[in-house]
Amino acid sequence: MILNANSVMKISPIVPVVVVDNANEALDLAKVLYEGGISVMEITLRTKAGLEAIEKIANEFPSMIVGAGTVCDIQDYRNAVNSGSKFVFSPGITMSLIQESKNQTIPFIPGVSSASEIMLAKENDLTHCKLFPASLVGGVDILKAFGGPFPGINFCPTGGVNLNNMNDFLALDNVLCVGGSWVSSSKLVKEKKFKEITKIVQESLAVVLK
Ligand SMILES: O=C(O)C(=O)C[C@H](O)[C@H](O)COP(=O)(O)O
Repeated sequence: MILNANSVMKISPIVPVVVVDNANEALDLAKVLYEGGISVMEITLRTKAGLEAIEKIANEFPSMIVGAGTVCDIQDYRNAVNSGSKFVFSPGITMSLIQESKNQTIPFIPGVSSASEIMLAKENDLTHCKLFPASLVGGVDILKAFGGPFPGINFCPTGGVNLNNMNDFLALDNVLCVGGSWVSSSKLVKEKKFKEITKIVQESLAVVLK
């Protein structure tokens, strides 16, 4: 099944952003997140294990909708597709990524942090964006301001989002979900503290808006 950006961003109000060093650990984490109630995850391509982790989860645990993050160029995009990613998140937006997304079937969710970048996304029919790095570029206030000129644009704020501020973002009409590493920190994954991760997931889902 091919999802569009809107359906990806509506799977869960919280999209865990995961940096992994080991594909098997990533598979274990996918199961823990899923059992805790989150069935979407973004695995960043910042580490060598990222693509292998995506492939493993896509093949061995397809209930988890897994996508790639830190997709910065066309090669990353193609590698993500070939590994079985169901979506692509980028910290930014470039013409070459936009062009590539037109040749690919999985949705591209670009990162934006300014009005001009949103306008570039809009010109190319991209109505779903990551706001990155959300807390540094203006957080809730900038999203409220973007709501005026860009009522049709939906955001996934990421970068500096955590349990304490996620609902400030999720309360906004133009926010469908938030992304963040707080639910699955690489430290906890590396130490295999999966019970602790389950606890954080459950605590977060218990209070989350949306
Ligand atoms: O690599 C990407 O594609 C990114 O967009 C960056 C990550 O989403 C943020 O680094 C997560 O931010 P924290 O939750 O503050 O750790």
